[in-house]
Amino acid sequence: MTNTPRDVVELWSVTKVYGGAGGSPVTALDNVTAGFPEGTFTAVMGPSGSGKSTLMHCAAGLDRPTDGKVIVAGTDLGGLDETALTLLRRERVGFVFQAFNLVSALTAEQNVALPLRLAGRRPEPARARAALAEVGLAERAGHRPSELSGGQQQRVAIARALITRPAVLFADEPTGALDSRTSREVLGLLRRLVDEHRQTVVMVTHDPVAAAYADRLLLLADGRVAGEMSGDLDAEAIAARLAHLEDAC
Ligand SMILES: Nc1ncnc2c1ncn2[C@@H]1O[C@H](COP(=O)(O)OP(=O)(O)OP(=O)(O)O)[C@@H](O)[C@H]1O
Repeated sequence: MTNTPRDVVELWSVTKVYGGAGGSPVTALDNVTAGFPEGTFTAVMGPSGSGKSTLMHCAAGLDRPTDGKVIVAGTDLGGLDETALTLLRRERVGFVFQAFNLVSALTAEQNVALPLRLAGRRPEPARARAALAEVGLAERAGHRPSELSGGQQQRVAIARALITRPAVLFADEPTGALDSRTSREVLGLLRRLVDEHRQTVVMVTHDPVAAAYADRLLLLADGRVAGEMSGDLDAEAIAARLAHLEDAC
């Protein structure tokens, strides 16, 4: 019998409708059911406006669906009030964005330790330094963001996202602001976190080369799941599939 990994994030018939009262409503997600298995790397792609960011925001508890159910690490987000949802996001979910969102006045080590301080925990410099070492930046702990390259800043942001040992790491265009060599470094790091630490990663991207680092590709179109690819993902095949979807839109 094969041992199928459990889904760390589950979306059950998730629909998200924006607006309504004033303007005409927009259905950003339309009855989406998807699971993100533990220790896997999923890329989410689709034409502009297909619902990628909305899916990520609903899956991460940053936004609430209009209908359907989101379960993160076994907890149904629909049953949580705002305080409990904030706590779950802080403890169980990590975020990495295109604009690294580091605090410019703080050193790399202080940026990495920030989620622990925000959670009211005692600062643990050794833990922050270990997280920086994990992303290959042990030597840069005392540097401020302006003294680091874009790729290094993104690696600090990844270390910061992982300091709480989240069940899932969401990355929204993490290489959008990086050149191709630095992008490869950051993507290689995400890949290694999945392979060596069984980290679950969900990444929204427009770049087929970035998506090829994932184990699985979830394709969206018009707010619906339009297909999946898995196995040995190839950037050219991904680009072709995406072009086909865009033509159909
Ligand atoms: N706050 C909002 N209010 C109204 N409509 C919204 C809001 N956020 C998103 N939408 C609409 O929902 C749809 C899906 O948007 P979303 O940002 O999820 O798509 P996306 O695939 O991430 O797009 P892109 O690749 O351009 O970033 C779009 O039609 C968008 O205009």
